[in-house]
Amino acid sequence: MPSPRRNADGRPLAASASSSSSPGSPAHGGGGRFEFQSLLSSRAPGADPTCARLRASDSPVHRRGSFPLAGAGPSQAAPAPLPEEDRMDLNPSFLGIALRSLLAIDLWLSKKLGVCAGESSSWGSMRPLMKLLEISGHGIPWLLGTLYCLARSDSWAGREVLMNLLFALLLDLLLVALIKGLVRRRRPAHNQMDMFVTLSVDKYSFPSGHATRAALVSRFILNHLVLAIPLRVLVVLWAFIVGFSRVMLGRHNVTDVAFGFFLGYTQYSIVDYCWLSPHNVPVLFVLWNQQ
Ligand SMILES: CC(C)=CCC/C(C)=C/CC/C(C)=C/CC/C(C)=C/COP(=O)(O)O
Repeated sequence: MPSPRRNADGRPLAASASSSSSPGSPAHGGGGRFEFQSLLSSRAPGADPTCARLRASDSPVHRRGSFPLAGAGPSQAAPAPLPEEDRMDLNPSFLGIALRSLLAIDLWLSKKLGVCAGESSSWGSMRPLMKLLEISGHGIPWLLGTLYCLARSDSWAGREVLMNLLFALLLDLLLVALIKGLVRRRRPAHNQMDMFVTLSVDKYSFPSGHATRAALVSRFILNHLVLAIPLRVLVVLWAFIVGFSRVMLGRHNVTDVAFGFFLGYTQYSIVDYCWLSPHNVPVLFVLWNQQ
């Protein structure tokens, strides 16, 4: 015969936690409802979304008035199907697994590369240089610089190029804001939000607006300015360094920047396709001439 369980003094336990929940005991409460409800009430209201769901009036307990597992005989109705969000996907698609793995690698790599995320980070002393790169790819200097050059330009060819650069920058702001607002991916947890002049959607990180702008502007410059080879190499390098600095600063995950480069590159193709000129939008250039 098994000996009774004893406490620290060696005295037998009158009612242990395990025996108190045996069927028929007060804690079990006929069908287990008492124990189930005491479990629920031991949590702070709203502390756990799972609890919240169990407490809800449409939970199996409330609906049928008894704990669904204990004492459920064949006469009792089968448990109601779980809501969609509670079902476990036992057969995730290959695409789902691939995406989740990519996301995990992305988060891990981005955290590892975020070496300038704070002053106390391993490369924290490089932070001022990274912030300088941040300003070099910010929307405000590019917009103001383009407007200034447009106002000073005295050739038609120059104006046409600058008008299209302005259109490209505005299109970029619009598309990035739209995608950020739709995707709503939070910036990495290690990011310090100390960027200068941001829009409300800039609390989101996908895609990186700096990466789109760097790719767009560098492709624009390479196609419309006659530059010596070393300068062309510098322009491409600048774009890549701006993108990489976003991850080092902890502002973005790697996929935000990678997609940003892709988007910026594609945006240039759109701008090139819709190229504004006195031939297709004469009104724009006539208005400008009248000023
Ligand atoms: C001057 C003209 C013609 C129009 C102004 C349009 C406008 C709303 C400009 C806002 C520029 C601005 C504040 C851009 C935000 C740039 C930024 C902080 C992007 C975030 O980059 P990310 O790489 O961190 O995603």
